Order: sequence, then structure tokens, then C-alpha cells
Amino acid sequence: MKTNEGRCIRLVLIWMALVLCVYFYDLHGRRKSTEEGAVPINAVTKTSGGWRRRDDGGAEREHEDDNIVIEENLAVIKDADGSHGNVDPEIELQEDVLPESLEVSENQNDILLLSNRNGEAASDIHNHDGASVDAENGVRGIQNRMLYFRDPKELGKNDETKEKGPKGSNVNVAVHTKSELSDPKKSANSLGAVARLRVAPENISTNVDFKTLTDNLDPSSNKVDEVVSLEDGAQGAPKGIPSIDTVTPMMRIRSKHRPWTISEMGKYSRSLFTPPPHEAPVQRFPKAIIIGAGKCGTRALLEFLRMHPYIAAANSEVHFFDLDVNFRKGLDWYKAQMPLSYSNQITIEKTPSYLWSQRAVEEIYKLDKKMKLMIIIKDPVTRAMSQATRTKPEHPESMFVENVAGTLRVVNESRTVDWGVYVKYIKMWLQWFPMSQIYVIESRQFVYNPAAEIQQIERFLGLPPMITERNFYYNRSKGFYCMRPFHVRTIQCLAPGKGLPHPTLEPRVRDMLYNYYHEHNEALFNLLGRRFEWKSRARL
Ligand SMILES: Nc1ncnc2c1ncn2[C@@H]1O[C@H](COP(=O)(O)OS(=O)(=O)O)[C@@H](OP(=O)(O)O)[C@H]1O
Repeated sequence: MKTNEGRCIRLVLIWMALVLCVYFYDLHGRRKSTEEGAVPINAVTKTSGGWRRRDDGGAEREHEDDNIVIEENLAVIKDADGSHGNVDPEIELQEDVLPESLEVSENQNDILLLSNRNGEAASDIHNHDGASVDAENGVRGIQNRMLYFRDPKELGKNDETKEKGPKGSNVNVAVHTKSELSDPKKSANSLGAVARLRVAPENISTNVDFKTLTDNLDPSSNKVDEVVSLEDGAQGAPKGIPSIDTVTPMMRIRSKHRPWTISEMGKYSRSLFTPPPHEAPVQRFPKAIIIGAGKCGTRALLEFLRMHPYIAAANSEVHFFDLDVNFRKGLDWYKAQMPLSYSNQITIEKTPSYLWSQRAVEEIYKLDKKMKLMIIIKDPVTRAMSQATRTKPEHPESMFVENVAGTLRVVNESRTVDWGVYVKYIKMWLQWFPMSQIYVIESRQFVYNPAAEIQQIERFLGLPPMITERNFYYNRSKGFYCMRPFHVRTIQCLAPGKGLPHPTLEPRVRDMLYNYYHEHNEALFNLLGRRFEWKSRARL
């Protein structure tokens, strides 16, 4: 009897101890999640001055000074400067690089979509037709932005693929450009292009951070299982590859820091974006285009605008209207370059050389008389220098002046010089479009205060005002603002190739250029009805 009683008491005590453990564990967990600042997504609403958060008891709290970053299904509260919490080190957005981070998601397809750091599909990086790939080691080809791997059901069926393992194992993929492959040094160093894909078990979605992985990979240790060579300019995919429509997707790889995708926008917060009910997203022609000017900040402008949930922006420069090779492909091809969008979004693209193309003016007008056009311009001498910096001539002066019979003259027929005569080109557009459809931004204003400029563009495009200073982060070492999009917790800066120091130009040549541009700039200020603080005529 006594033993039974004792047993009962012991059981009760164990039960109580268990209850207490669960209670403290739960309490600790809750506290931890509050300390980390993560709350369910449906508990936060965006307000004009910040965020409103509803706590468990239903009480509402304003977070004016805090920055709430929407992550997968949580809203993470951070200090206003973004320093609190786990903000990743800066992530560079690169224009012409290979995948930075890949995600394998879902379980029923045999398609891999490779994106670069901009979220651009691999085939887009090199050409718009798709690129051929090394068909060995399970890689079947690339088509319509999709890279096809051997059906994982086949993995393990022969020696070649066995080591890659069945579902749930890791596969390392190296993606190289053709030029990288032909240069052994570059190839060895191109670990930046290696990523490990997880052949996902059911419904597991894995984020693979490219940078972290590459740190762990040793090029000499032959750890790469797949080598994908993207041939520049190669046409189409190997035969026999089913089209996207006929293949059930099994794995989709996408850039972790890729731009906002529409299917996610509504999911994150309906206060940020609400797709029209019962509507499937489709590709549409742009309603607004950044037409130029090259080297004046067009990429920054596009990426900053892309943060707006009601904007769907094409990733790469499309070059449809200016390049014969693309123009010949027709408007269907053009539309196919556009991202999926809902009818309440505005599709935009940027191709900085449209500004200088007569055909672009006429064809864009034919496509849509109501097209909104955005032009960002900078001091033309700085623009010319920016262009010269990219081509790295030993004597940049040779790009601007020539010696004719012992006298120096500005080579005004050279494109580097001529493209800075903005007034001539804006007038060309004005022959077809009214000024009310053309928005001109001055690059320096944009560099110093991007939020204010983007807010004006929101008005120009008729978009709900959403972008604020909170979406920007000033990077002192770069001297530029970087982005803090709504939906990712990283700060995103433009590629390091932007903002490189310009070579010094011989003062005499620089002054000649300023003198050359003087009257054109004056004509531009008259046309626009405002002046920019550009250096004026120099004394020679
Ligand atoms: N936020 C931010 N981050 C980085 N760079 C910025 C930014 N805003 C403007 N810029 C300026 O953009 C210049 C490059 O212009 P584009 O993007 O139009 O170049 S391109 O025509 O697409 O090649 C580039 O010119 P350079 O300084 O000569 O590289 C930058 O000055």
C-alpha cells in the first residue's frame, strides 16, 4: 500500500516537474522570440509613419523608430539603423555575374532555374535566347531561362550519377562562363560560381548561401559535381528538352537576395501589396521605361524603383528597340522578356541606350503613346569620364580630343562625347512624346537623396507612395546609398563596378570638354526650365 502511495506521489511529482519544465521552456522561448523581435506577419501593419504591431493580448503598439523587416513568415523588428538583429553583411548586386545563392524548393520538378545576384536567369545573363550547357553529369540543357537537370529519379542509376546521390543529398554545381572555362586561372578562381544544391526531400525548401559555401569549397579538392558551361551567344537548348509547360517543376533555384517576386508580395503583407482578386499574373508590355542616359545611374534608378511592390521590373537591359538583332525578334519576344505582373502593377524596363536611338522613339510611340519615360542625366563631362573608366584607355584624353594639324579639337562626332549632348536627344523624344510623359532626374540629386527622387517618380507613375528613407542605407565607404527592400533582411548595394574612381583628365582637355558642352547644357536648362549645378564654361 505504502509502496503504491509512494509511487503515486513520485508520479505526481514527476508530472509537476514536467509541467514546470514545459512552462519555463515556453516562457524562455517566447522571451527569446520577443528579444529577437520576431512576431507573426499578421500582427504588423504598415502605417504612414512606421509600423503598428498587435501583441498577443490584442493591444496595439506603434513602432515609429523601428524598422520592421518582413521575412519569410515573420516580421522582424530592428532598430531604425538596421543594426539590431541579424542583418547580414552587405550583399552586392552584380550585373554580370553568376548565381550567388540558390534555393531549391518544392519537390516535383526536374527544372533548375539559375539566377544571378540580380535575380536574372542564367540564360538571360549571356543572351536572350538561352544558352547551351554542358550536357554531362545530369545537366540536360538550358532553355527558356530554365536549366534542366537529369530527372533526380534517375540519379544513382549509373556510376556517373551515383555519387551525386539520391534525394536529400547535396550536389555541387559550378557555373562558368565560356571565357572563365577557357582560362584555367579564372576557372580555378571562379569559386564564386559554385553552389551546392540540395536535392530536396519532400516539400523542403533550402536556402543555400553562395558566399558561405564558397568559403568551404576548395578548388583543388575536386568537390564540384556538375560543371555548367554557358556559351556566350549560343543559340537555343539541346534538342529533346521538354518545354517548361510540359515539365513538372521539381526543383527551382533562385537567388536568395533576388528581387521581390509577385507571388510573394501578397503573401508577405497585404498592406504592402494586394493583387486583384482571382487574377493570375502574366507578362505585359512596360508602361514606363528608363531610356537613359547610360552611365548616369540607370541601374540604381531601376533597382531602387524595383523595391516598390507595385512595380514589376525586368532584370536585364532588354535592348529591344535599339539593337537590330533583338528588334527582328518582334514584340512577342519583347513581352517575353518582361516579368510576370498583376494588372495593378506597372511593368518597367531600363535600356540606357534608347535615349540615343531614333528607332526607339518611333517604335515605343507605336507600342504605346502613353508610355512614361524616365531619363537620368549627369554632368556630361562626368558621364564621358564614367564611360572612359569602363573602357580603361591608357590616355582617356584620346577618347575626347584629337590633334588636327597641331591644334587640339573635341571629337564631337565620337559617341562618348555626343551622347552627353542631352538636349539634342531629349528634343528628338519630344517630337513624339509630350513633356508631361518625360521625367528627367539629375544624377547628383538622386545620389544624395534617392528617397526624395523616388517619391517624385512614384507620383509621376501614379503609384501609391511607399518608398521612404527607411528603404535606403548610406554606405560611407561606397559614397552611395544602398537598398533596404521591404522583404529581405539584407542591405543591397550595387555592384562594385559602379562608382569606381575616374582617371584624372588632363586639365586642358577637361576644360575643352566643359566649353564644348556649355551651350548644349544651357539649351537643356532652357528646355527643362531648371538648371543643374554642373560646372560651366572653363577658362582656357
Ligand atoms: N546608389 C548608387 N550606387 C552605385 N552607383 C550609383 C548609385 N547612384 C548612382 N550611381 C552611378 O551610376 C553610375 C553608373 O550608371 P549606370 O547604372 O547608368 O551605368 S550603365 O549605363 O548601366 O552601365 C555610376 O557611375 P560611375 O561612378 O562612373 O561608376 C555611379 O556614379
